[in-house]
Amino acid sequence: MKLVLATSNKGKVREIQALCEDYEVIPYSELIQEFEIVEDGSSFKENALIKARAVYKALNNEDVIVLADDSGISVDVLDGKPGIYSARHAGSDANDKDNLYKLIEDIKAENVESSPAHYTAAIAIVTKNGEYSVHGWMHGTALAKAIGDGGFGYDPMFIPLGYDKTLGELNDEIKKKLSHRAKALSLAKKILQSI
Ligand SMILES: O=c1nc[nH]c2c1ncn2[C@H]1C[C@H](O)[C@@H](COP(=O)(O)OP(=O)(O)OP(=O)(O)O)O1
Ligand SMILES: [Mg+2]
Repeated sequence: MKLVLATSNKGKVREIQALCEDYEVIPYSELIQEFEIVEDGSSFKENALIKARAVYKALNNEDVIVLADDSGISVDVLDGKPGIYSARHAGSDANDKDNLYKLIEDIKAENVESSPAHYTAAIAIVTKNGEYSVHGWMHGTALAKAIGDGGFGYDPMFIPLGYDKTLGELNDEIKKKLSHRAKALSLAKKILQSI
């Protein structure tokens, strides 16, 4: 089965391809010109659906199956921020490093070295026969420092529950077993098997 990913994030593409070995997973940019999708929903689920619908419509081929991921990190000491705004935490043009170091500064400003935190992923699937959405979570600790350069995004500051190293230091196989994205995708695969 061919799945078209409605994402411009290369880290997500890499992880979703590694988690969906039985599928042919291609980013939509291999089929059409990338375009800006305004993520103005009020939840991870709404934003995942917005992205999947936008790409489904732009592809103009009713037989495609489009999958989108909307995700982010929520830090307890920051009352759950940045949450759905994780990609724009350091501003609308921010890159991963800007966002990472802004979040580190925000945690430091609370006069703590770390805080409980979790990642959320909403996966949306859009097909000619309907729309579906599922979620997954990964709990752990957000540190006020970055260690390692594995993963992407906020991974160098995140220690998953039960470990003592960040996702920047741990190998990809561990994240593949534990991640919010892996958990949501395992539910998404059940939906894909039934459509
Ligand atoms: O496993 C993860 N490891 C580290 N960081 C992560 C992860 N999962 C989400 N994140 C961060 C990256 C970005 O700051 C935001 C997602 O924002 P989000 O809008 O869903 O993705 P995006 O704009 O990078 O790509 P796109 O919208 O094209 O899928 O959360
Ligand atoms: Mg985005």
